[in-house]
Amino acid sequence: MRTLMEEELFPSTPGKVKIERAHQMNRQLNRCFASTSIMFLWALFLIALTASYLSFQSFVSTSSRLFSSSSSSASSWGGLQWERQVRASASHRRSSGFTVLVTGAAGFVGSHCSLALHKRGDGVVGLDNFNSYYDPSLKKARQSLLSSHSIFIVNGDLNDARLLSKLFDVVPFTHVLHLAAQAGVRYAIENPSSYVHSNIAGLVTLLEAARSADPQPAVVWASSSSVYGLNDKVPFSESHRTDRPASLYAATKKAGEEITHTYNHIYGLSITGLRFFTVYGPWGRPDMAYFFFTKAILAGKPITIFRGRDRVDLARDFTYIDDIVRGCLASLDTAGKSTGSGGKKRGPAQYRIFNLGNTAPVTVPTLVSILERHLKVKAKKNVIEMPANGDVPFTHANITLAMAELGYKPTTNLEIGLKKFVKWYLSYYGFTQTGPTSTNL
Ligand SMILES: O=C(O)[C@H]1O[C@H](OP(=O)(O)OP(=O)(O)OC[C@H]2O[C@@H](n3ccc(=O)[nH]c3=O)[C@H](O)[C@@H]2O)[C@H](O)[C@@H](O)[C@@H]1O
Repeated sequence: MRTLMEEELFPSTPGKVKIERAHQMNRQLNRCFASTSIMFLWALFLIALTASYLSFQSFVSTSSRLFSSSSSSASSWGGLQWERQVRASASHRRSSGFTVLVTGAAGFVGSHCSLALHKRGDGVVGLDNFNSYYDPSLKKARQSLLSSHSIFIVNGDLNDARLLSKLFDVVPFTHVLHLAAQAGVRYAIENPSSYVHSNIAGLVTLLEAARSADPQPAVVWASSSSVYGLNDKVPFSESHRTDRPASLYAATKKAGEEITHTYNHIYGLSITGLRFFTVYGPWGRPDMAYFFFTKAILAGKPITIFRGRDRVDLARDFTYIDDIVRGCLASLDTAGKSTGSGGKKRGPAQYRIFNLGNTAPVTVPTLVSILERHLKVKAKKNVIEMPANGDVPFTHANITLAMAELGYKPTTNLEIGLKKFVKWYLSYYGFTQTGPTSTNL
C-alpha cells in the first residue's frame, strides 16, 4: 500500500498536473535541503572554530610547560587571562612611573623591592620559579602578600626564553630588577650545577631577552660581596681585586659581572650590578645563619659557630633589608637608558657596580649574643674551625661610591635589625615551628 506522500510524488498513472505538482514539491524540498545544508555547514564551521581556539589555548599552555626548564615547580603561563593579569600588574599609578620586571619576586629581597616599587606607584611584574632550595611555603606566603597588593608573580624559570620573550612582547618594561639567583655560599659544594643553571645560563637568557626587547630596559641586578673572595684589603672597595673567588657561588656572581659587561658593550644595555653584603631581616632566607640559628635556639638545639684560623672570629658586614631596598630603588632611579634598538647598540650605555653594605662588620659570636638577648633564650654553642667550603673570614664594605651616586646611607644597625627580624619570626612561626601564624610585613 502506498502512502499519500508516495501517491503525490509517484502517481501510478503519469499526468501533467500530477507531474507539475511533483516538480513543485521537489523544488520546495530542494530549497529546504539547501537551507538546512547551509545551516549545517555553518554549525560545522563554528564547531571547528571553537575547537581550534580551544586546542590553540591548550597548545600555548602545554608548550610553555614543555619549553620551560627543569625548575622543581611546574611553571604555567600563557592565555588571554594570563596576559590580562600581566598587563594589569605592569600598569603604574604615578606619572612617568616605571614598569619593572622583578625576577626572584617571591624571594627575600625581591618581595621587599616589589612591594616598595608598587607602594610608590610603579608597575611591577614578578617572575619566580618557586624552587625548593628552601621551604617554598615561605615563597608562597610572600606571593600571597604581594598578590594582596595586586602584584602578579609569573610562575616560570629564567631559562625559559619563550616565556621571557612573551613577557617583553606583552609589556614594554622600562627596567629589569634581576634578583633571581641560586644563593648560598656553602650549598655550591652540594649542588654546583644549580649555580650554573640560574646564575650563568639564566642570566644570559634574561640578557638575550632584554637586548632584543623594544624598548630595551635598563638592568639592575644582584651581584654579591662574595666576589671579593680572598681579597684582604679592607674595607672592600669596588676598585679592589675580584679575581680570586673562594666559592663557586662567588665565581658565578663574578662571571655575571663580566657577562653583563659584554651585553653592555655589544648591545648598549644599561647595567647596574649591586654587591649585596649578607642581607638579613623579616621575611628572610631560612638558609642563612641568623635565620636557622634563631630556629635552633628556640628549639633548644645546638648551633655550630665557625671560627677562623688562630681562633679569630668570623665577621660579616650584615646589612638590613630596608637599607638594601632603598639602594635598589635608588639604582633604578639613577639608571641611564639602554641605548640599543633592534638588537643593535646605538651609543655607549651606562655600566656601574656598587657595594651595598652596612660598613660596620659584626662577628658571628656577637650576632649570636644579640639573638639570645632578643629571644630571651641561651644558645647551645659548638665552636669549630671554619671548614674549607667556600666561606671567607670577613666582609666589610666601603660604600663611598654608592653614597655619592645613589645617595645610599644605611640606617639600621644589627641590634635593631635583628630585633625587627625576631619580632617577625615569632609572629610568623610562633614558638611551635609548626607554621605561619601571620603574614603582615
Ligand atoms: O653577602 C654575600 O655575598 C652573601 O651573604 C650570605 O652569605 P654569608 O655571608 O656566608 O651568610 P651566612 O650563610 O648567613 O653566614 C654568616 C656567617 O655565619 C657563619 N656560619 C654559617 C653557618 C653556620 O652553621 N655557622 C656559622 O658560623 C658563616 O661562616 C658566616 O661567617 C648569603 O647567603 C649569600 O647568598 C650572599 O651572597
